[in-house]
Amino acid sequence: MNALSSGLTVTGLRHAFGPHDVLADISFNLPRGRIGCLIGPSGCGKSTLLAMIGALAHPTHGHIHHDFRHPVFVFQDPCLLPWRNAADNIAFALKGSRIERRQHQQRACDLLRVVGLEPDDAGKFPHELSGGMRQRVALARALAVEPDLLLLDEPFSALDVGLRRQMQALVRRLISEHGLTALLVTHDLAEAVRMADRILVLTAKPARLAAGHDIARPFAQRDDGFVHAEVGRLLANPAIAAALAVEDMGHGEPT
Ligand SMILES: Nc1ncnc2c1ncn2[C@@H]1O[C@H](COP(=O)(O)OP(=O)(O)OP(=O)(O)O)[C@@H](O)[C@H]1O
Repeated sequence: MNALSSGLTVTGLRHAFGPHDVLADISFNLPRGRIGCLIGPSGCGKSTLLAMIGALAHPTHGHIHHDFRHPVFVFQDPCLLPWRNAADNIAFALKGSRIERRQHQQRACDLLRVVGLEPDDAGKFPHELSGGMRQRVALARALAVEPDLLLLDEPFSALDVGLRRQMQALVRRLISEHGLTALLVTHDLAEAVRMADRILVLTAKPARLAAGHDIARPFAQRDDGFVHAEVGRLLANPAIAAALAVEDMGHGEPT
């Protein structure tokens, strides 16, 4: 196995939409089994970069190398089919999988339990579920395809602080239990500190990597005090403060 085959490596990535440069020169790596967080100002190109890593779009220049077989996206909008109940939304994702058709409902119900939903929720339609429950169904649907790379584009940003904390803990647990690698886009430095092994801070468009920062502390030990202190330490770095325009970030309730 060579050095490039043990996770995700992005090298010299540049991209322009027509005459508009979006990504200037992005290089980083994320080892297998780790959680990376991409953070940067609105419109700097985070979603574009994530789409390229998931092969939904192709860069103008540079390379993306990884050895993941099943990347899967989870977006801020859970994108559930409104005419299918929760279990059927997941069963739909199982079509074409190695799981036999007659086992799809059972597998869907198992996955709903994995993400913390009750057996009764399986028959509910998206409009009968709360925002947090819909996002849990979207996560269960993502797990249905047995991914090895989770590409998470602000999946918690529409949720209130309490729900967001629950979902962060759930996603971290799933990543650990299923041996996944994840790249999470967020606007929230506290969320990045809570979730990431490696934080990648992007500048405003055209985005460059302003800083990369590894957090070694185990997730279970990242309490509010640690998160506050680590956010403060990061913002004391002028390159990070400038990239994130700190006057908008605040030091409020960590999420
Ligand atoms: N398909 C496209 N065609 C043209 N321009 C695009 C396209 N997709 C994105 N852009 C532009 O590229 C830039 C980066 O967009 P992108 O959505 O990647 O940013 P972002 O950092 O994820 O933003 P946000 O944090 O607000 O979600 C923006 O100026 C956007 O308007």
